[in-house]
Amino acid sequence: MPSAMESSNNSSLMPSRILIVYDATRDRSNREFMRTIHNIRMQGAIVHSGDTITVLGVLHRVLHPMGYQMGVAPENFLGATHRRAMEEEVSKKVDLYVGMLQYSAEECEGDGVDIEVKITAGTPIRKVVVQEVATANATWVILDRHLRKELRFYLKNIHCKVALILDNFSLQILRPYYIDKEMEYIEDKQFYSLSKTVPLPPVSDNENNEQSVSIVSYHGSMTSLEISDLATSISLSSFKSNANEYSLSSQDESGSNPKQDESGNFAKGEIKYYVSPPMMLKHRRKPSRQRSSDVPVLCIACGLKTQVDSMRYSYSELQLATNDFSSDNLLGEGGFGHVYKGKFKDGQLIAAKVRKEASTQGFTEFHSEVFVLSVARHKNIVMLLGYCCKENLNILVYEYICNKSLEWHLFDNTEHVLEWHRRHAIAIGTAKGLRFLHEECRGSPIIHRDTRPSNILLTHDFVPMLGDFGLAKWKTDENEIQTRILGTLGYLAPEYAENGIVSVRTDVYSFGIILIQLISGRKVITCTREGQQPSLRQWALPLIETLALHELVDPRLGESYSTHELYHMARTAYLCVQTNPEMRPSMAEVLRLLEGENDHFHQLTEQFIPHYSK
Ligand SMILES: Nc1ncnc2c1ncn2[C@@H]1O[C@H](COP(=O)(O)OP(=O)(O)OP(=O)(O)O)[C@@H](O)[C@H]1O
Repeated sequence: MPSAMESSNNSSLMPSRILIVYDATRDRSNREFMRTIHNIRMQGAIVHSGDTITVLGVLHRVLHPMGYQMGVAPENFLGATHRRAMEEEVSKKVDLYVGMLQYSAEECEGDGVDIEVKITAGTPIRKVVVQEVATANATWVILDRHLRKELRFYLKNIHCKVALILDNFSLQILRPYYIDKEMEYIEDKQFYSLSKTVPLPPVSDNENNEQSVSIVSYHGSMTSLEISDLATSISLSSFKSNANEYSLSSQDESGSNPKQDESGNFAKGEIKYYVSPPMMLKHRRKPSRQRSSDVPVLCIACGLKTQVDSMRYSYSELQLATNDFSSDNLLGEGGFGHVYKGKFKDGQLIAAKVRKEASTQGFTEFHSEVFVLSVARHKNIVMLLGYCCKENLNILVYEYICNKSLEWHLFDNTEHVLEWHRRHAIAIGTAKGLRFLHEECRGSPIIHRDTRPSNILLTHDFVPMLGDFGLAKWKTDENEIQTRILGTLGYLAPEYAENGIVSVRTDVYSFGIILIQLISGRKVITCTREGQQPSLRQWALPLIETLALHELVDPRLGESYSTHELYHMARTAYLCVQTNPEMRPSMAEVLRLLEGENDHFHQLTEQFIPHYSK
């Protein structure tokens, strides 16, 4: 029966420690660790964000310098050579485990969970385990299958939740609650331990990815020289900063207290333990990454997929992916930087945008932009996968979109005319992306500020993906923002072009211009020998007002368009490009207009008074 302790412990939001306990004298494999930790994560109820998993290996036998195995009973370690042999063996084991746990550490990092390795030399195992569980104040103890012969002892002497790793590395939950009873007294023993946090692969040259080497504990009081020697061989600074020192009185198996004598041998007396409390290991946290093996396909035609992954990339990772930003990989150069195609080791295709103006953009501003964009996840929005900061170089990493831009399909593709049904679907998809940014996404409204055909990328299914958020703004209050005028002529709403006033309605205006382009296949400004033609808007508005839509529509389409859809698109465009921003519909209204919802037409038609009916 669950006890009161269960609920009190479950309701706690404090990070907890999960101990996975192994007999470290046996050989272990990467696969074993990987599968076990994966199963623990999948179990759901055991490990949560902020927790630490400690992989505890209990070493009860080590190799004697003479080549034979010896038990790690204190009496075997009275001489310095013996003791060094044991320390070396423990240290080797720690490094071995750390190496084998790298993959799991990366996986767990996505859940906000750290992995730490602790090897404790001591015997008998069961007493070491019980003592370690108590010291760690663990919430769960997961026992390796080789420890099952002592299950009854563990269940009796450990008060936290207990599970067992089965032969296929799945978990058997033995006790999903705490037991609230007095433990039988088990005397403290003296063990030698060494711990290390499993480091992640380096993520950035400048950013901290501190490796925590945290604990050295020893039986017997060590001289300060010995402690620092031991710590220096690993990391003196982290030893100092992470270790809390506790003095305990302890006894050896015979009930006496060993203490080191002048010759360095152990004698009875005070024992110092250096124990790293759980909270002190919580100093290394990167933005969380999500992983899913079940990611949706982005383009059915070419099977393109995007694995949502790390938010921060190292420069070397991007160098590798883009063949050192080679010119062969250059997708193009926009106003804000060069864009390179790249491929990560796992096959994910990327577009890495190296921003020219990085040096003038503050780190905080860049970061806030990254965070704004990281919440803008929608099927019609190019996904920001991450970023990289190196000195004053800022790089944004987007998913690669496989079938060029709307600009290319509408104006540059001389072989194929973009068909009407595709144009209509692109209008709807883009409107959905903008509606999401303006109204639906977390932290909305986000104002794109540079919506135009070259920033609408397409998949092979002609699904439009709104990209290039270089100018996007997160509108934090209800007021319009006044800002530098950036963006592209021909798409800028008058209030923005003239006074720098940005609101969601400036995006609506740009979208209206795109609608006119989709209908007409014309560029925003056309220069002829005779000079500059009237702007697209100036040309189109009278045609829409007079309902001379056959003159508006792209002649390359011939008769292959839907009059009904053309009418809706033209009407919507007309409303979107109104000079007065108040008169423009919201993106939600735009969608209803495009999809021909009648109610909205009745309300908005009043504003749409064709010239001939005046
Ligand atoms: N995520 C992406 N996937 C595939 N190609 C991309 C991606 N992002 C940009 N590109 C391509 O890289 C090139 C440069 O893009 P970028 O957005 O920098 O330039 P632009 O839109 O032409 O100009 P500006 O930066 O002034 O808006 C374009 O050809 C664009 O289609």
